[in-house]
Amino acid sequence: MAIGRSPSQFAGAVEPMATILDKIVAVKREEVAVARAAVPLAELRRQVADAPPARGFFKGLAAQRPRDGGPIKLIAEVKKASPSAGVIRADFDPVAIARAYAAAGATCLSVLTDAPHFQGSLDYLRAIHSAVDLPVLRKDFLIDEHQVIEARVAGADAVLLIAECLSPTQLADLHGLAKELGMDALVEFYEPTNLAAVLACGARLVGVNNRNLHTFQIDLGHCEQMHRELPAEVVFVAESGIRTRADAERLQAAGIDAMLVGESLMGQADIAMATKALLGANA
Ligand SMILES: O=P(O)(O)OC[C@@H](O)[C@@H](O)c1c[nH]c2ccccc12
Repeated sequence: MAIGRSPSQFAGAVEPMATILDKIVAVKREEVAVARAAVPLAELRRQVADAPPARGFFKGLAAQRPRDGGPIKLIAEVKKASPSAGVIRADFDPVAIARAYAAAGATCLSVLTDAPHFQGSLDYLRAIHSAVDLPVLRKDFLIDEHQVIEARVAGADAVLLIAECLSPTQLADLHGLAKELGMDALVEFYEPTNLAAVLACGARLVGVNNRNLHTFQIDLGHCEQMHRELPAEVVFVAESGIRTRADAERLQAAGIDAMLVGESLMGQADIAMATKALLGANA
């Protein structure tokens, strides 16, 4: 229902201080209630045994880090639409896009599974996981254990946990659950005040969003600044608004391990070629 709205419609006449995140989380609570009624937690737990084994999402990103002279890695995102951009790619074949990313040298994939705001689906994740060998992240707004288990059952190798959507206790619990299920977790934050909770949950893979969720403005300087606050052993992902080879080189020079990129690649006619260009691999 919310697809294709302009950002201004999300600015919120009703709750001026609310961000898009608050609105999305309210919808998630309803989704979780429906999903729990359809498949009870105990039944979902039983289905984990039938899931394809998890691939190492963290492992690929932690190998040959820029600080040791390696290249910056790409987590390439399969995303049809977003609240900030509306529909990014009308002609959307998730498996073909994932194959193009893999052929062009992405290290991992991120698949949007949120339907109301991003036109995503868990079915896309299932299809991509069986068609492509790369590790796959479930990109959604996870607030409940049911969604984390559901991710593993669908084949996800990693889940996104957003500090701004969770209390420190929830963050630690869901992080522990992901590990228990054999998955990795990418723990994202935007607000510097959430850094302590991110470190306290035991995250080894941390992402900083460059997109301000109040204004939708991008500032790559934000992740550079937060990167300096994190211990060197944390594998660090710059998220959002990365468009050019120069952006990638700038992040690599800062010692940032990986970049999560969706929109600027999804909008290109030739996704494989654009991905190679971003990775500096065009011969
Ligand atoms: O499409 P972009 O600007 O390249 O950004 C990708 C990714 O960082 C962005 O989709 C994102 C970052 N954090 C999120 C949380 C939920 C949904 C989406 C996101």
